[in-house]
Amino acid sequence: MSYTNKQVTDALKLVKFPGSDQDIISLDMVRNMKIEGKKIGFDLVFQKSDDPNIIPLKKACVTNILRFVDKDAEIKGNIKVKAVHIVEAPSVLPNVTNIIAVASGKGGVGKSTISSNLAVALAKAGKKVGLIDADIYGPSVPKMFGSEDASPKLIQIDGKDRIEPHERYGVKMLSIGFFVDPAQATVWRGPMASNALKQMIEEGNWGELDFVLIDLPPGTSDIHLTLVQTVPVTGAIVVSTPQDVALADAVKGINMFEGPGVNVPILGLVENMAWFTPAELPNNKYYIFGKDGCKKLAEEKGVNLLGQIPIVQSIREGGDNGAPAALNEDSVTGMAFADLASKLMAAVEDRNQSQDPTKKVEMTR
Ligand SMILES: Nc1ncnc2c1ncn2[C@@H]1O[C@H](COP(=O)(O)OP(=O)(O)OP(=O)(O)O)[C@@H](O)[C@H]1O
Repeated sequence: MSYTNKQVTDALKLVKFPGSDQDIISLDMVRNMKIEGKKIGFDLVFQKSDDPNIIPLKKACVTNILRFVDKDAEIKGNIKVKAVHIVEAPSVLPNVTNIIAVASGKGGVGKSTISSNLAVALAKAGKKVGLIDADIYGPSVPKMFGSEDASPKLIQIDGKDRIEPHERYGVKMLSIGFFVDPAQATVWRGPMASNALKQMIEEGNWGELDFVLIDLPPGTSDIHLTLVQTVPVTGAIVVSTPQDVALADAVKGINMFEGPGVNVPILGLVENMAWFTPAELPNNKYYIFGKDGCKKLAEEKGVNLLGQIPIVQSIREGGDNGAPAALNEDSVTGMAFADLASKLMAAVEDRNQSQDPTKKVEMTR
């Protein structure tokens, strides 16, 4: 026999936060509850790691569970205290209006292709745009912009070293690929990769920008955490193919951004490789990776579908030749990226009007 979630929640509802008439359940301090047989465990989340109420509240939780659920319940040692310390006052990128994370659950779904083309399409729409390639496992932005040989200069501003971003097609960019041999990038794990991202953000001479897009590695990693701890991210875009295995990973990405302690709004999903139309059969659509997978996921999760981009030879060629397809505004693909950019701008505007600015997050345990 196992206790129910309700039994435990009811017992914890009787624990009031000192000095307040609210209980720890209403204050959303109890998370990740796990009940297995007699074993009960959960996270008790505080705003600060030095909150003086940590010990008394932990004790009160144990007492109430033993008293109101079962005196034999195994609760001692199973409450994990966590602290979410939200730091105000963003001091980096003060002149950048919107910081957009571009993420994907699975690798190879076209995240860098979408980031590069979106950056170009936003620039074509008259916006000041920056692009940071933080994809440590495959920094492909330099190749997609034909800028593999660029080596951004170090300049001094007010006595501080600054990295001058490389500029191409109206987009200012920095990539991990500018600083390491792409063939060796995979050895840049953990702290080194996180430091590289921090440096590109904090030391880049970005100036005034309407948007900076940050092309993240696939999956969820320390780099994602570094990002939300370094700057207040306005919102995230999740790129996926319509295939089930890719969608399952996209959900993990959505949950990470929307999760407690991160709270970065999802601006929308982009379905890439949505279908294929052969040149000789222009009216046929072949749904190679399945049909409308992202569209359905967006409906399910209540988030925007920003666009569906088909598999097009010129998109792949543009990536390989260093000239993103979005440069060609009159082509069908150019128009698709222009539409994606305008949907993104609308989603950002909507987000900025309806929600408070994101706060930079510092997580401590
Ligand atoms: N819509 C598309 N049509 C044709 N080719 C595409 C399309 N999207 C991406 N590609 C191609 O698929 C390959 C993978 O794309 P890309 O490098 O953008 O993926 P990614 O998700 O960023 O990968 P990574 O796992 O390295 O982060 C590239 O060769 C790219 O040109």
